[in-house]
Amino acid sequence: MTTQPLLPVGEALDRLLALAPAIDTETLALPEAAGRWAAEAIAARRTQPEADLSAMDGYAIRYADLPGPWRLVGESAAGHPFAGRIDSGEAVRIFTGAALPEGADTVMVQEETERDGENVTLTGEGPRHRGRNVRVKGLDFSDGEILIAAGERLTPARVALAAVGGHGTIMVRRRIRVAIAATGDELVPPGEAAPGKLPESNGTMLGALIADLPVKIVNLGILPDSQELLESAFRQVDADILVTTGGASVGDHDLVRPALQAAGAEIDFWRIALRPGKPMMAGKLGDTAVMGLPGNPVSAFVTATLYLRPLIAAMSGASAPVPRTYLAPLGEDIPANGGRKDYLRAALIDGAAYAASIQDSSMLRTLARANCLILREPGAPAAHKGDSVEILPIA
Ligand SMILES: Nc1nc2c(c(=O)[nH]1)N[C@H]1C(S)=C(S)[C@@H](COP(=O)(O)OP(=O)(O)OC[C@H]3O[C@@H](n4cnc5c(N)ncnc54)[C@H](O)[C@@H]3O)O[C@H]1N2
Ligand code: MOO
Repeated sequence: MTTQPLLPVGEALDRLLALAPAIDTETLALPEAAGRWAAEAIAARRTQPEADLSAMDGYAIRYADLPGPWRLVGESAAGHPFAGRIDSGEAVRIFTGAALPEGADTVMVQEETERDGENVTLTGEGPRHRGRNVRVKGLDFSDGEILIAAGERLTPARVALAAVGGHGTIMVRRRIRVAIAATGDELVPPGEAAPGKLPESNGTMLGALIADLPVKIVNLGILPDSQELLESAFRQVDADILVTTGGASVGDHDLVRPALQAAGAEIDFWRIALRPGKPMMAGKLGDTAVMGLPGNPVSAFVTATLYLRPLIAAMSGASAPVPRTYLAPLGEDIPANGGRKDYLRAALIDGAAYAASIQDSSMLRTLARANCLILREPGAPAAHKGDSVEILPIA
């Protein structure tokens, strides 16, 4: 039928990312910004800690005064510093996070001391060096330093870092509106099985697969195998990304591509040297990036993992939108690969990767049992137990 060569997997990703529409920014309070990507570099607006602080509950002293004894002259608690300075032979009761009084340079932990009224004596080993149990000013960062680069994901640790760096809001890209449509006359909604009909599962799977990304999902439900009805549904789409599944191949009822074209879409590529996922297509419908994923559930999962998630991340401002892979030893032999890049459903068990024995792209139970994909380059020779292979963890 078609003699067009299949597009290499990496080239397809580059071309897809080039189809991404520009996404506006918004400024959000930190809890709402979590999970987004920083749209600009975030610099510290303060120094942390802002002064030398105690790391322990105990007594602030001068190291040179060891082994004591000391006379207690006051207290320094977090948020309530000691106002004066200490002289030789003097100690200040101090708590974790409290400012070290002027004149002090070391903190003795209270477990190694005894106190009788104003007298403090050392009972244990005592601090082993000057500065012991003190967090010096600027230990974590100084005012003006870049804490988070543009394009870094706002993980829980990074939103906390932004907060302690003096920020209450962060500029991020707005949520990506993703429309998801299943296609196929055989499909019925989950839970509504009927003879000769197949429960629709791709829409549910894709929604779950991108739920951790900053998206607004518009579920277009099940569209029929009718070019006119598909076309009119596509014309009405109001989203940043339109994702379809099914009808992507070469059969008489594979109408997604002609319907997209009839709706005014430009198809940038169709068919990738990928298994599973060969018939994937991508293009542009007005400003909307369009991805036509194959209907086979595992093919839809793999293409969404390799292409849809990175596209959403890139549109959200990620500087590293592509998931990273790892090396693992094979748990058993695998055969030579064919002409497409293969992503084998596999289980990583005790550090070794085991490919499932049947790799049919319809098999959801096999996919559900897998926790990684083994990547195989086109034409890769047979590989043996213990050989190092590239793997991509999957949820
Ligand atoms: N002559 C050829 N036939 C096929 C080729 C080819 O190159 N030449 N490619 C095969 C490959 S590879 C794939 S992948 C499939 C993909 O085809 P489509 O994208 O057109 O998918 P459908 O035919 O619509 O469906 C395939 C399969 O998946 C089931 N399906 C579809 N949608 C859903 C859904 N939302 N939830 C659950 N299951 C779904 C559908 O019932 C079919 O069983 O084409 C090969 N054929
Ligand atoms: O590419 Mo299909 O996705 O092999 O089953």
